[in-house]
Amino acid sequence: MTTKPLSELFAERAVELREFIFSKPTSNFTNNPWALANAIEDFANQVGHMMIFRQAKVDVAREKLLTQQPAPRTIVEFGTFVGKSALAWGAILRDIHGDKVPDDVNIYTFDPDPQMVALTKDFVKLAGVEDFVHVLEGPGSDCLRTLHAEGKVTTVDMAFFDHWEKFYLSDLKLVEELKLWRVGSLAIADNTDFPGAPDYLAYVRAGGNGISGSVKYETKSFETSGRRGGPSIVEISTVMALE
Ligand SMILES: C[S@@+](CC[C@H](N)C(=O)[O-])C[C@H]1O[C@@H](n2cnc3c(N)ncnc32)[C@H](O)[C@@H]1O
Repeated sequence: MTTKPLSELFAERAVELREFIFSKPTSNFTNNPWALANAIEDFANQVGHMMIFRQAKVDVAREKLLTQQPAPRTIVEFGTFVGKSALAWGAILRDIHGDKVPDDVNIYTFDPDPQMVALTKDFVKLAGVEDFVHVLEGPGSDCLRTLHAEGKVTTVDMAFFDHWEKFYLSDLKLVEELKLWRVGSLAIADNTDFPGAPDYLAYVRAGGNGISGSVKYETKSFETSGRRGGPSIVEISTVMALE
C-alpha cells in the first residue's frame, strides 16, 4: 500500500473543504466569520487529518485578546492554511471593535502555498471580513518585512505562530528586529508540544535573549482538551518590556 505525501493529502482536503462550504447556502456565512470557522471545524472533525487551530485553542487565545489593553488592532499570522484561525481572529476583532471595524484594525495572514491563499481569500470574502483580513502569499518573514517597509505594519499587538515549527524562533526574532512589539503584545504559538518547538520554548521561557536592552517576555503554556493524541498546548507569551 502506498501512502500519500502529507502535502498531497492537505491539497485534496482543501478541495473537499471548498466543495463542502460552497455546497451550503452562502447566507449561512454572509457577514458571519464565526459560522464559517465553525463549519471548517465541523468538516475537520468529519475527515480528520486537518492541521487547523481548533476551537478549544481559539477560546484560550480569545480570552487573552478580549482583556488585552489597549485592545488589539494589528494581528500577524504565520501559517494561513485554510483560513480557520484567520477567520477566528477576524471574528474576535469584530467582537471587540464592532461589525464595522476601524480602518486601523487589520489582520495579515501569510502562507507560501498559493492554493491555500486562494481558498482563504474566497472564505474571507464569503464571511464578509475582506476589508480587514488580508491574505498574503509568501513566507511570513518576507511578507512581514514588506509590510514593515511599506509602513503598513508599525506595531504588532499579537503574532500567531502556526506554520512550521523550525521557523517560530527566527520569525519571533524578526518581529523584535523590526521593533514591532509594544509592552503588552502577545506571541501565541501552536503545537509547541507536538511536533514541538524546543528552541522557541527555551527562548520565551528564558524571558528572551537575556541581553540588556532586549525584549523581555513572560510566558505560560495553556493545556486544552485537544483531540485524543493530538497536540493540546498553546504557548502565550506577553511582552513585559522592550529593553
Ligand atoms: C498548521 S497549518 C496553519 C493552520 C491555520 N492557522 C488554520 O488554523 O487553518 C501550517 C501552514 O503554514 C504554512 N507555512 C509553511 N511555511 C511557512 C512560512 N515560512 N510562512 C508562513 N506560512 C508557512 C504551510 O503552507 C501551512 O499551510
